[in-house]
Amino acid sequence: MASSLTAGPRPGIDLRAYACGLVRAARVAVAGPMRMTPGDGHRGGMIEVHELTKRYGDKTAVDGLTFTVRPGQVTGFLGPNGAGKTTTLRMILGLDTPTSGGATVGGVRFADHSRGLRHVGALLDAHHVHPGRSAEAHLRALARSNGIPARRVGEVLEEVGLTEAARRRVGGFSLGMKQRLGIATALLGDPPVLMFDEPINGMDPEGVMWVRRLFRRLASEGRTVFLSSHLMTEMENTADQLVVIGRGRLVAAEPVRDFAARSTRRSVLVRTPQAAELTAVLLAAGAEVEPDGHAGSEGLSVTGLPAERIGALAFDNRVMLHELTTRSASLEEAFMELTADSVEYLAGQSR
Ligand SMILES: Nc1ncnc2c1ncn2[C@@H]1O[C@H](COP(=O)(O)OP(=O)(O)OP(=O)(O)O)[C@@H](O)[C@H]1O
Repeated sequence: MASSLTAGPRPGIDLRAYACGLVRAARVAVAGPMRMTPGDGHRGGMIEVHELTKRYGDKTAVDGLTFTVRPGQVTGFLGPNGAGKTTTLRMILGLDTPTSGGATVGGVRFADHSRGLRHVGALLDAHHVHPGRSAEAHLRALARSNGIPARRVGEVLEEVGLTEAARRRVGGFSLGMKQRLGIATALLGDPPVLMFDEPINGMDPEGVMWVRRLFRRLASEGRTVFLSSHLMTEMENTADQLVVIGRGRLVAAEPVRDFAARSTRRSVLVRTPQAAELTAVLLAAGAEVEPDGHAGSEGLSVTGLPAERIGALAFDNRVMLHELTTRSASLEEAFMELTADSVEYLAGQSR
């Protein structure tokens, strides 16, 4: 593991695209189909982040992060606003220099890939496309300057559903369409590693379904798919693995189901036509009881007592029950709970 990444442009990066502001961080792979054998594919696509740290003055944006992102899976990169996700992605891509630590893609620092653009496609900011250009012209320029065959432009436009809008100026695109164009840009070079920063932002429900299917397919082709979000719900149905950070620090790196299971909060949903009576009994037994809005006027959400004990107390007190269900916290709740101490801004107040 190299200890640091150096700043500045890398060999193989389209400097004109950078200079013109055509892309901020969408580094696309050079032409040719992805070549992945079972052996080198897994090596080629692994993202390894080691003790990665970034300080801006006395502000530590990323704090000793170590994690691995594997090929063949969708990995969600989750954290509240300001947690350090974008900064981390930028350091993996060599766009920012770490204060210490480092990151490699396929065992090599991104900067040291002799043909770096062949390896990683990334979308960091969908707005960074020249508004006066058409989607097609934008992609053509990138394809030309990166030695990618022109036919890829039509292929990726079709892939993201922008064929009809290909000749329209990007300035008139909705955010969802810009996201699609950013995804097309990342796919242009058919890279084995894909990184997206908040790709679902601004997409309508149909777009969200589409992008989920796309990410899953890209992962099933053996690619590494790493996407950031500040919303757990976005990852719940998309990701296999999670890397969760808060205030620049690692909170969890594990399969989605393990993350959900780690949540300590369990509650019991009780439905009873004698809600007031049962509430008094449960409070006296030391439970916490709240009305459960989703279960109507009969619904109570009880924490602090197991379902068996609640059932026994109801029986002893001649309270009729219509439902008694143990519930694990939702993934969103698990996420909120685990990152509660690391949220940078609460109700607009800096902590
Ligand atoms: N260039 C910079 N100079 C100073 N502080 C910065 C800079 N870039 C990021 N930061 C700070 O570093 C922290 C992490 O920011 P970052 O954008 O990486 O978070 P994020 O998890 O991507 O947040 P969001 O979900 O809101 O995009 C924030 O407190 C941010 O204000």
